[in-house]
Amino acid sequence: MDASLLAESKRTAGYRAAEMVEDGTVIGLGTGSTVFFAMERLGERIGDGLSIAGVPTSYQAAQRAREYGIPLTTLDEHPEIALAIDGADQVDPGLCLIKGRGAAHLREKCVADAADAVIIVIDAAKMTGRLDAVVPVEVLPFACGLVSRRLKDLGGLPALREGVKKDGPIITDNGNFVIDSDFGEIPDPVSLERQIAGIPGVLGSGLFTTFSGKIRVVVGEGREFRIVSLQ
Ligand SMILES: O=C(CO)[C@H](O)[C@H](O)COP(=O)(O)O
Repeated sequence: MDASLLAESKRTAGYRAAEMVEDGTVIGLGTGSTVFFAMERLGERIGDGLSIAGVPTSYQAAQRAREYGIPLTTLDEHPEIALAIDGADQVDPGLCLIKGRGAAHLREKCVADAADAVIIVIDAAKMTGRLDAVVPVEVLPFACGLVSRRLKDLGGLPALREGVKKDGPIITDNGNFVIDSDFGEIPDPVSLERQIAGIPGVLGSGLFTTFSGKIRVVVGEGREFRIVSLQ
């Protein structure tokens, strides 16, 4: 997909998701370029009188939300929220996801759990028959070596994510490291998510397999979109 078609596809998905937000609700605000299009449209709708508050999943999401005039709140204030809008890196036919290229997946998983419904916004290239992207794993820095060894035991090829704008490992908004672990094709994402979660020092992986029943995926392709859900 060329860059302008990709951007248009992301905008289509993001804008469509923003239209699905109801007045008077608290929503989760995911992180990533596709969700930021949803925020852009939400900002316009707020200008037209929509009243919402957003729980941001990262400093970057909070920053964007402020730029678009979206009032912010916290998960502590709203441990139950109506809807979360988020992006993903890959989506399989059972609506299991790999997330976390933006290293925000730990907070994103908390917000998805708190939400009654989750809208995932992606471009069409992210739909896949089987998940095979690297799995980001947020880890306690103290346990980085241990977690890497355990990920290898599970068949992964772990690599500490290094900073693009800084030397050394990237530090998440929570003060932790991220290990990207390549498992190739993942035959059983549900089991792999559970096994990774069981490693001491792991705070959260980018595998999202428990939310399928409440997920709707808005898939943008140019100016067209389709909505995929299990119902
Ligand atoms: O999981 C994420 C951040 O942790 C993002 O939602 C995911 O990486 C997709 O980002 P983009 O919409 O920019 O492709």
